[in-house]
Amino acid sequence: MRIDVVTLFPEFMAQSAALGVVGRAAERGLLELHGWNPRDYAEGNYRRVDDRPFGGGPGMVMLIEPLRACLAAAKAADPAPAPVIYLSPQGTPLTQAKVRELAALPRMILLCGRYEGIDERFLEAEVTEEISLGDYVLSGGELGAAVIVDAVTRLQEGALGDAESAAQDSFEGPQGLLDCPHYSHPAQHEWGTVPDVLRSGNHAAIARWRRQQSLLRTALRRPDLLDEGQLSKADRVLLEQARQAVAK
Ligand SMILES: NC(=O)c1ccc(NCc2ccccc2N2CCOCC2)nc1
Repeated sequence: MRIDVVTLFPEFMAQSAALGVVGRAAERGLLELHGWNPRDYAEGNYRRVDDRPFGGGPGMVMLIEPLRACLAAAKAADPAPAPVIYLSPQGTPLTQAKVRELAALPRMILLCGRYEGIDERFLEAEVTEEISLGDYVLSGGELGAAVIVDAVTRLQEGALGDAESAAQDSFEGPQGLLDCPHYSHPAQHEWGTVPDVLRSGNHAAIARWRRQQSLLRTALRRPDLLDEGQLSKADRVLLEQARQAVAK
């Protein structure tokens, strides 16, 4: 997958994509990441990329023309069509379902706003969709872009070894349940003992216990994610059993 990021801080994107799973995926050609800086496309000796807002008010607004030339260069760098995705507090909240949708694309262009945002006429002319990471304010869209790069890269075929399979992640299942608890050595510790079932070697019982923990954890922590009407009979039994055990 190719991702082009339009940002005043391309070095930030390079750094955040150089490590771990994303770094390895890039090395293995599963991800092609390019940064494009609007300042490189700004005219005049001050190379302005922002200016004061009409109507007054604090801060500055990113100008149309440098972004327009920068985006044109990014698009021209590869023949594959690409949606232009703007990270903004006014966007549609990012979900794993949206991540899966984006991960299936051959290419996308991420647009990072700074200052107070971007001239609305540029957004109307060039932006395919706006995505928000959540209801909070950041000083730029770059962290959002880095989140999307990471989340979609994990889903590229071959990006995760078997050991790190994305299938067990939270939100990954059909209903998008939270992940179960995880344990490793030592089995006995002053802070507690690893649940016996995980050391039983009974893989069916282990899978059932993990499913039950995911169901219970989702029901307790994020009931908004759990549509109990969509649960299978088996899942409903597991959840009921876990709730009774907790209620004791
Ligand atoms: N929730 C999110 O996904 C999110 C995304 C970006 C972002 N900031 C960049 C930005 C982008 C667009 C418009 C305004 C702004 N801001 C600039 C700085 O001032 C506040 C508004 N903040 C939060």
